[in-house]
This record gives sequence, structure tokens and C-alpha cells, in this order.
Amino acid sequence: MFYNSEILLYIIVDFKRESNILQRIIIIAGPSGVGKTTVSKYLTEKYHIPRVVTHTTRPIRKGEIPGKSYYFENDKSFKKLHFFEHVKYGEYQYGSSKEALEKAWKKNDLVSLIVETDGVKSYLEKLGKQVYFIYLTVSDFSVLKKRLLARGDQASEIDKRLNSYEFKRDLHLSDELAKEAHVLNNDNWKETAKKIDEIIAKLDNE
Ligand SMILES: Nc1nc2c(ncn2[C@@H]2O[C@H](COP(=O)(O)OP(=O)(O)O)[C@@H](O)[C@H]2O)c(=O)[nH]1
Ligand SMILES: Nc1ncnc2c1ncn2[C@@H]1O[C@H](COP(=O)(O)OP(=O)(O)O)[C@@H](O)[C@H]1O
Repeated sequence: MFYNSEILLYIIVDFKRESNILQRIIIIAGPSGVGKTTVSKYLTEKYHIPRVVTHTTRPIRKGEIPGKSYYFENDKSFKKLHFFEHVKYGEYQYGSSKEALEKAWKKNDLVSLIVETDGVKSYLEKLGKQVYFIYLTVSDFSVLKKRLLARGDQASEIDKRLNSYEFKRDLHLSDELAKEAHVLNNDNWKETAKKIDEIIAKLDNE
């Protein structure tokens, strides 16, 4: 009897894996400086939730680690990659691969990914209910520039970023994405961390 129920449990777990019910992805979006990387790091450090590493042609920033923050590419190497989705943001290319997603899912059934809002749409279309979409925002957009300066970004890069079409677009959500989003205000990190803890507890119980 005990043996049979063990087999049954194995079949259920295996079925869930096969049908991808267990594999989920927390997608984090929002404007530059809002705290996407900070949230992703918190998920990794506190909950061992790995981040799907994406590719970019933008220059590496102070404090970033190649292969961990991003895979840093040039225009030629970027063209050779096989992407799940890719976009131009400002003057640089960004893209995520199915291989990187599978690699992260091999480590853990719950992973995180940072993308801009067109990327969010692609993931929602392709992965549907496996996606938990967090949109980060702040009450006063003027803090974003201050945070980018405090992060040590170059002033010239900050100006280009803040004036880009994509940055301005991602200050707000389209109606279509708003329906799917869990909006999190990140004015205050302690409060944000508490809200993330609640989200993880909820996801663990689903
Ligand atoms: N669609 C898509 N967006 C990405 C990808 N990787 C990063 N991004 C987005 O590209 C934008 C610029 O990223 P980054 O240069 O690191 O600037 P940050 O927002 O200031 O940290 C952000 O909105 C990221 O979410 C990707 O693989 N696909
Ligand atoms: N709630 C917050 N209050 C103040 N500073 C924050 C907060 N959240 C993140 N930061 C800081 O703001 C800067 C930008 O955060 P980051 O996570 O890199 O943003 P993003 O990845 O969205 O561009 C970092 O220096 C980070 O430490």
C-alpha cells in the first residue's frame, strides 16, 4: 500500500513536470533605476531563485559581472544568437534565449527574468499562466535619475537613457499589460521586500 502511494506521488510529480505546471517565471519590468536588478538579487539571495541571464550589446557598467549580469555581446556576436525574443532599447540590442530559460529552470522551478515591456508581451504570449508579472514603479519619477547617478552610471549614458523612447514608454503600462501586472511600488526598499516575501509565500502555496 505504501509502495503504491509512493508510485502514485511520483507519477503526479512527473506529470506536473511534463506539463510544466511546476515551472514558473517571475518577470520583472519597469523603468531604469526603479529597482528591477535589486528585486532580482533579493529573490536569488533570500529564496535561491535564479535569474535568466540575457544578452546585450550595451557597454558593461561598474559592478556588473559578465555571464552573471548579462552576456555582453557586440553587433556581430549578437546576430549569431538564437533568441526567444529580442528588442532594441535605446541604442542597444537586448535578447533572451530559450536555452538560458531552460538552464535556469534546471536549477529551480521558479526563476526570474528582467525585460522591457515588449519582452513581457512575448513571454505572456508564449508561456501564459507560467508567468508572474511584476511591474515596478515609484511615486516620483525624479528619483530615477538620482538612483542611476548613485548606482555610478555615466552621466552621458543616463541622459541618453532618460531621453529614449523606450524609457518614456515604460514609465507607464499599456492597458493590455496592466491587466496582467502585479504593480509594486518601490519608493521604500523595506516595504518592497515585505511585499516580495508575501508574493513568494503565495506562489509557494499555489
Ligand atoms: N525584451 C528584453 N528586454 C531586456 C532583455 N534584457 C534586458 N532587457 C531590458 O532592457 C532594458 C535596459 O536594460 P539595462 O541597460 O540593463 O538598464 P536598466 O534598466 O537601467 O538596468 C531594461 O528595461 C531591461 O528590462 C531581454 O533579453 N529582452
Ligand atoms: N527602494 C529603493 N530606494 C532607494 N534606492 C533603491 C531602491 N531600490 C533600489 N535602489 C537603488 O537604486 C539603484 C537602481 O536600482 P536597480 O535595481 O539597479 O534598478 P534597475 O535594474 O531597475 O535599473 C541601485 O543603486 C539600487 O541600489
